[in-house]
Amino acid sequence: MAYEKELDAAKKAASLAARLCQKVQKALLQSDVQSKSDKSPVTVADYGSQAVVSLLLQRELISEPFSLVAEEDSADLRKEGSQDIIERITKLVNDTLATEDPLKPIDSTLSTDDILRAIDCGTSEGGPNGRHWVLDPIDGTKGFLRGDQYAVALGLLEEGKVVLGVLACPNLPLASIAGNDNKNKNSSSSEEKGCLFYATIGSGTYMQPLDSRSEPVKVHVSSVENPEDASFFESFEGAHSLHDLSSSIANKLGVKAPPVRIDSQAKYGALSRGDGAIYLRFPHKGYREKIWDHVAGAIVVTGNNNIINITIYRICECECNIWFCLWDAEAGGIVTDAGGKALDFSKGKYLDLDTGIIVANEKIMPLLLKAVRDSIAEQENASSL
Ligand SMILES: Nc1ncnc2c1ncn2[C@@H]1O[C@H](COP(=O)(O)O)[C@@H](OP(=O)(O)O)[C@H]1O
Ligand SMILES: [Mg+2]
Ligand SMILES: [Mg+2]
Ligand SMILES: [Mg+2]
Repeated sequence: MAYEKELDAAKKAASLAARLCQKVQKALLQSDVQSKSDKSPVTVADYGSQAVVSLLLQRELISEPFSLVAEEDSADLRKEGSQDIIERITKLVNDTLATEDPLKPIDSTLSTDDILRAIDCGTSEGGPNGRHWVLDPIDGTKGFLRGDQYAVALGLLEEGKVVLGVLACPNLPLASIAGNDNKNKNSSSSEEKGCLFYATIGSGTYMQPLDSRSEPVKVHVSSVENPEDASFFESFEGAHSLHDLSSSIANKLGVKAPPVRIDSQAKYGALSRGDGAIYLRFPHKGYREKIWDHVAGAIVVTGNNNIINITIYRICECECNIWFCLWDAEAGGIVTDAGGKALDFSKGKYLDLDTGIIVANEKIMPLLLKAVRDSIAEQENASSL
């Protein structure tokens, strides 16, 4: 299998980083004294997770050049007054790495400088040439703080295309979340939780328990053809996506189920196993999407059809405005911007998008594109009045 060595390293790195995050989230939720506005737990977990992934990938893929585009950098940690927080991160990273293989003797304890350097390995700019790892050490920081969904999201770009993705979702139930109410989807409950999703180009998407207690299973997106039977996912945070616009699109499609609002790229993971059929993400004007918020999720949900070329033909210029879409896709989901264009991860840290990001299976996508176009046009007309 292509990228086998890289996938093993990525799964190990994301799982270990997730273990670090789980430890911090548990302490955070148990602490009565933690004030809601205190962001330090998430800060410690964010940096700690980034350091673990950076160190693990470099150690496991020692003979390869290493480039990492990651969300965090150490600038704030190097400011005066941050010594205490760096020491907390360093201890957490050392403790986490020591759990990797309890029988293996620990070579040496990492210093605060080692940790800062590991974090700063993530300052690559990415781009269209060569290989770049892409990391969101905690995606869904707001969910993490609430005790809800979050993900460690790690992907690999080769010549600007996503070739591998791993999503560790510590709070996502192993069983489908379809049909539960929104509260259950986001909050902790007693059911078994912790999913690791992964995909490499041409090999499909798999899911296994985060603690590896059972074998991976191949997953598929929903095969629902009638949008009336589909349910759609969107951000929990209204500030991250226009819920009104999603609701207008869902109405046009005839979707009956209420929106499923969850944090982070756990949405892509849940969609990849068919828990829902549509993902709608429409940031407020001016927001620029970052590649680490979508690289891993995009390949996980597209599975074995990562190379998607979509041609949209307008076959009728009259009022009925029928569009015909043709994609070069085998199976799995389709991820595009609001105009139907495949996401381009080759432009550096940012995605250059038309309005938003949408995901659906190939049966629903043509209808979805039309509903998106019509809803956006209506919204523009209303605001110009
Ligand atoms: N105003 C905004 N609009 C859209 N996305 C935003 C946003 N502010 C932050 N985000 C991004 O939304 C991500 C979370 O996605 P979701 O809404 O699906 O949970 C955040 O990732 P981080 O939590 O890693 O910072 C952040 O990058
Ligand atoms: Mg993120
Ligand atoms: Mg993040
Ligand atoms: Mg962030």
